[in-house]
Amino acid sequence: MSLTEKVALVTGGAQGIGRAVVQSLLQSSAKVVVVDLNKACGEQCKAQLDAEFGEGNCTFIQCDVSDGDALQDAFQSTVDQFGRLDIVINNAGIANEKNWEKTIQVNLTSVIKGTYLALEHMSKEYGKEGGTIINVSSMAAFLHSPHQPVYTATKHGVIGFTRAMADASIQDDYGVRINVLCPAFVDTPLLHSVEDEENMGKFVKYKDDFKRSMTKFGVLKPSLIAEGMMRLITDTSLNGAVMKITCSKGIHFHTYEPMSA
Ligand SMILES: NC(=O)C1=CN([C@@H]2O[C@H](COP(=O)(O)OP(=O)(O)OC[C@H]3O[C@@H](n4cnc5c(N)ncnc54)[C@H](O)[C@@H]3O)[C@@H](O)[C@H]2O)C=CC1
Ligand SMILES: CC/C=C\C[C@H](O)[C@H](O)/C=C/C=C/C=C\C=C\C(=O)C/C=C\CCC(=O)O
Repeated sequence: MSLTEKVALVTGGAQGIGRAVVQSLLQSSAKVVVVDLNKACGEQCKAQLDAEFGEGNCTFIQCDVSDGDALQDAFQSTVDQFGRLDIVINNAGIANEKNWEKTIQVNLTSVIKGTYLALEHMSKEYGKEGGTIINVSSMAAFLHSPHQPVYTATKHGVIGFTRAMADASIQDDYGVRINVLCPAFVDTPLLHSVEDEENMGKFVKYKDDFKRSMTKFGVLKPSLIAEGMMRLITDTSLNGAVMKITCSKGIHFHTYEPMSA
């Protein structure tokens, strides 16, 4: 499906899952803004994507998503440069149990802020044309591990926030679909930080159990996560959906009991 004329903003897009998603969006002819903290990685990513897709299709903005004003500026620069915004992927995430406050800021607070900024630029409430938001959670929200308690809490939070906002979008006719993606283990630099005491603090002692889970469940390639992401972006029937991606079941959806008193 062509996304010609569509403009996407991807946080944490310079490497790992975000980078694979940026690649897929460019392959579908979207314009893409990569928002990432890592300047060197972001500049290298942009240079490689310019070489592959031609200049003018991809921009890199260095930004710490946990700095609310900087994130606001990144959204505004996107609209100033490309004239519109249609797709927002709140993907940037860290796994730091030692500096757990930072983990909450990046993984949860910034996803909430990124969702509100996306709505300001896309929602019919603000006179805009609509769009789609995907917030990245994790299978850790369903199968927790003592190795990463605060990370797990943030990923639960992303699901709850996203589903509630998706309901608000329907009820108040924002014209914006809001969905959540929960990958299992994916082969990215983040996953390799599992053994790092600097990140995991005292919970590093559970690393062998965590690695056994990786062996048991398998490790996915970022390209499969990008495939799931493209489905969430293009399937206009989806709102409030919780997509899971695992080695055993591939791309599938979590189902919830209907709410009852
Ligand atoms: N790799 C895995 O096994 C899984 C990852 N996830 C989630 O997927 C998302 C992406 O993770 P990966 O690609 O694996 O990680 P990664 O570490 O490979 O890439 C994350 C990117 O986010 C950027 N970033 C980090 N903090 C930032 C900040 N404050 N502001 C702006 N950019 C920042 C990094 O510079 C990096 O480019 C995260 O939300 C993660 O929690 C979910 C399930 C599994
Ligand atoms: C230091 C580690 C850093 C962070 C990244 C995290 O590891 C990542 O976000 C965590 C992933 C956790 C995955 C946990 C479980 C995976 C389960 C499966 O793959 C399959 C199990 C059941 C499938 C059931 C279903 O799909 O409904």
